[in-house]
Amino acid sequence: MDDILDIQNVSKQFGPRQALNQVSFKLGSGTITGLLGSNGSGKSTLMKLIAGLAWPGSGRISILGVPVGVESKKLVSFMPDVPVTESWMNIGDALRFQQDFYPDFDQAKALRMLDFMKLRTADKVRTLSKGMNERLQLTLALSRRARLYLLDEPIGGVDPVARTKILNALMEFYEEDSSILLSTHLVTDIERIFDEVIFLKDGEIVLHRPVEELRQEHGKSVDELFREVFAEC
Ligand SMILES: Nc1ncnc2c1ncn2[C@@H]1O[C@H](COP(=O)(O)OP(=O)(O)OP(=O)(O)O)[C@@H](O)[C@H]1O
Repeated sequence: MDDILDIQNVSKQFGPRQALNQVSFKLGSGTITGLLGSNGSGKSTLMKLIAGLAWPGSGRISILGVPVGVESKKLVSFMPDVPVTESWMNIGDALRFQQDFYPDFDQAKALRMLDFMKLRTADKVRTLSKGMNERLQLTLALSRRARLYLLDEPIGGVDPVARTKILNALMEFYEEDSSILLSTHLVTDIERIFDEVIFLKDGEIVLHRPVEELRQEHGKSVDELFREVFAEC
């Protein structure tokens, strides 16, 4: 299995605050990995470093052997935890904007995803509900032909029906030669889609295992384990 992502001894500090401490892991292709941690555990910081939007204090990150920089950005599609669209846009504008910005944007896939998500190109971005907006942001991120998708809290704050729809879309439109790293602290609803999970606690990895192994070994769901590990957070 080829490594899509390779992270070696990455640390990041904000003033006195150690946001990430000696983080190392690899992700193979064809995997959906949950990056799980409580508030402030360092999930968004790690995603930004992988996306090349911030720099680590120390350590190395590469995507398919390419060190993070201008070239690696062509391999990575990032859905940040804040919308990438502007309020004046309609959904059609958002698609055109994304296509201008990213040559690998697959317009036909985006239109199929919009249909699945029950969104229309004429819809105004400012009139979308939070759940609808998250469906749009996911459509924009997954419609790039990237090798690594970084999805920062794609189901944060949406109702269970919208969550199911978003997760179904992920499974339906995910390309098997790529990998997804998805951060969340809403473990119950989402654990069914993970192949592997990483628990990040106070900026350190405390567990990185295939989900099936965990279930067999501990006889517990990922959510139950998560609650044990993060009980005091
Ligand atoms: N730009 C910044 N300046 C200063 N401190 C920061 C900055 N970004 C993050 N931090 C700090 O780094 C730590 C990790 O933050 P991060 O946003 O990565 O956590 P998170 O796991 O994504 O949290 P959440 O689940 O609440 O989104 C926190 O203590 C946060 O306050």
